[in-house]
This record gives sequence, structure tokens and C-alpha cells, in this order.
Amino acid sequence: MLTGRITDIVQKMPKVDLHLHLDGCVKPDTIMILAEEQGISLPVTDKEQLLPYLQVAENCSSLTQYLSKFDFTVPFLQTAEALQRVAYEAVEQSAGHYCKYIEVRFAPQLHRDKGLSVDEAIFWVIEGLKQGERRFGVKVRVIAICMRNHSAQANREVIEAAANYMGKGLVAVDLAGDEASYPAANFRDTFALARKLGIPITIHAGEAAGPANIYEAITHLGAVRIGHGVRVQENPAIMEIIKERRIPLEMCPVSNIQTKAVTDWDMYPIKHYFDQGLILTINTDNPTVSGTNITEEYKIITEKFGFTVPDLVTLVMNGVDASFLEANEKQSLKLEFEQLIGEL
Ligand SMILES: O=c1[nH]cnc2c1ncn2[C@H]1C[C@H](O)[C@@H](CO)O1
Ligand SMILES: [Zn+2]
Repeated sequence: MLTGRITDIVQKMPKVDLHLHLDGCVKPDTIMILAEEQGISLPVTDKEQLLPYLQVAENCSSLTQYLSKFDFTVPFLQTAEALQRVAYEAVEQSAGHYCKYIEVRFAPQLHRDKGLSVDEAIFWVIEGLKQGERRFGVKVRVIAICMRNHSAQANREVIEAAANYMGKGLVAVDLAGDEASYPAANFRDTFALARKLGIPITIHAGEAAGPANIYEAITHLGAVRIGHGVRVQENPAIMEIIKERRIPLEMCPVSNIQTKAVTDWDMYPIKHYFDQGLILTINTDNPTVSGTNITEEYKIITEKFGFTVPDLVTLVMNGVDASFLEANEKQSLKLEFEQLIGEL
């Protein structure tokens, strides 16, 4: 158990969340409302019963099983109103955990069943996020995701639309989905276009497949951050490159255990990576799907691995440093964090 003091610090500490999926943080209440509004019938009548449809079970055994939860939620997120609403609520939820900056990611191509264009999907998500930004005082940016199981053309559309929103709320592009079935090397052309258009890149890698994907992501796709990267230790040479180049890993502890990036908490290499000098950031991935929140993530790693308060501060500040904000914005955020941390 953590002492009261450290629990208090974990709670009140200003935080960032750099790896947060929009469709992974929809509240059960909101699904009930969206179902009613959109005339979609639900398999259950109250929100407690709804939770198992949205959240992975204790015995989740793979990333593909984990990803199946999104099949339930995504059909509710096909309109401008729904996207705007869940984006706003993502900010609200993060604000409740003292997040001062978040990067919300989503895959525009998953939200087009009712006729939205890629551009419109991005527009409405940014609208909701901006509304949340103003209301809750959290700085927010968006990351557009290309999906591994989508065509090169579909992913090209995402990159092209993302380019139009650079400087207008969007800061980067990503690749997500079934990593084991679709290696990073399949996406060289997609991310060559992102580089050509000057869009920063983060890539989910080393979660459901080995470090070769991490190597591919940083050397060929141009990733400057890695989503998860949990399995990098399987290749010490690649781990050395990640360390040498100071590539931040967006670790999402609860999700990483659920997807079986490692078998269990005893095998989770977070403290080892930290002690080795890798640049780690702590994030939620999918609060609803994983049944987590950012406070819980910090609590768990502190409890299980003995991170000290100065370690936690390092992890938080790593997040500020690794953000895709402009240099001057990052500098102001850093100062704000230093001040807030000093007051703890
Ligand atoms: O942890 C993840 N790994 C790979 N793909 C993921 C993860 N969490 C969510 N996704 C997928 C499922 C969502 O529908 C999609 C867009 O947010 O991204
Ligand atoms: Zn993710």
C-alpha cells in the first residue's frame, strides 16, 4: 500500500497523457445517451450491465481480443455531434485527474459510416476538444491515426487531411491496430508522405510484436516517439538505439498487461527501462476499455515498482518534454509544471 502522502502527491501532481484514444474513453453513460439519440438498440438496459461490452475482462489474452471492444463503441461515433461530444468529455475526464496537457488520438476513417469525410471527422473532434480546452483549462492537441488493416489509399487520405490541420490543433500522425498481422514495414509509403508534409510521427510498436517493428518505425517510418515499445528489451541492440537517440516510449501500464505485451506485472520492464535511462512517459491508452485513469496508472507503477516521488516527477516532465507542442508552448508548459510541482 502507498502511504497517504504519496497517494496525495500522485493525485494532485500535474500530469500529461500523450497516448489516449478517443474511442477508448467513451463513458457508459454517454453510450446510453448516444444510443437513445441515434435510435440504436442496446443489448442491456442499464449502464452497469453495459460495462462488460466496453471494457476488457480480467482474462484478456491478446491485443486482438482487446481491440474487439472497439467494435461495440465505434458505431456510436459516426456523427459530428457524437464526435464533438466524446472529444469534449475526454478533456473533462482528464481534467478530473489533474492533466494539464493531453494528446487525443483517433482514426478518422473509422468514423465515416454515416457520410462524414476524413476532414470533417477531424474538424468535429477538434471542435469538441477546443470546447473542452476552454471549459476545463486543459491544453489539448490531436493525433490522427492510420489503421494497420486499412488500405494504403485510406491511410493516405488521413495523412493528407492531417497536413491541413497542422498548426490548427493537430500535431502528429500514428499507426494503430493489429500489430502482429501487419508489420510496420508495410507502411513505408504512408509515412514517407507524412514526413514529406512535415507531420511528426509516433507509431504503436513493440506491443504485440517484437522490437523489429520498433526499429522499422524509427529508422524507416520516421517515428520520433513509440507507442508502448514494451518489447524493446527482446533486442538489446535496438534498446541501445532507443536509449542513444532518446526516443520517448509512451508506456500504458494497465493496457500493456491486458494486451499481454508481457505476461504479467512481474515481467513488466518499466523500472528496468527507467533505471537504464530510457525516456519513459506514462499514459492511459484507453481509460474505458482498460478500466483505468492516469492517476491509477501512476499509483500502480509506484505500488508495484517502488518509483519514488522524484522518479514520478521525472516521468511527468518526460511527458512534457516528449509532447508534440511547439518549442515555445512546451517551454511555458514546463514552467507551469515546475511551479505546480514546487507547490505540492
Ligand atoms: O494499444 C493499442 N494498440 C493498437 N491499436 C490500438 C490500441 N488501442 C486502441 N487501438 C486502436 C483501436 C481503435 O479503434 C483505434 C483508433 O483509436 O486504435
Ligand atoms: Zn494505443
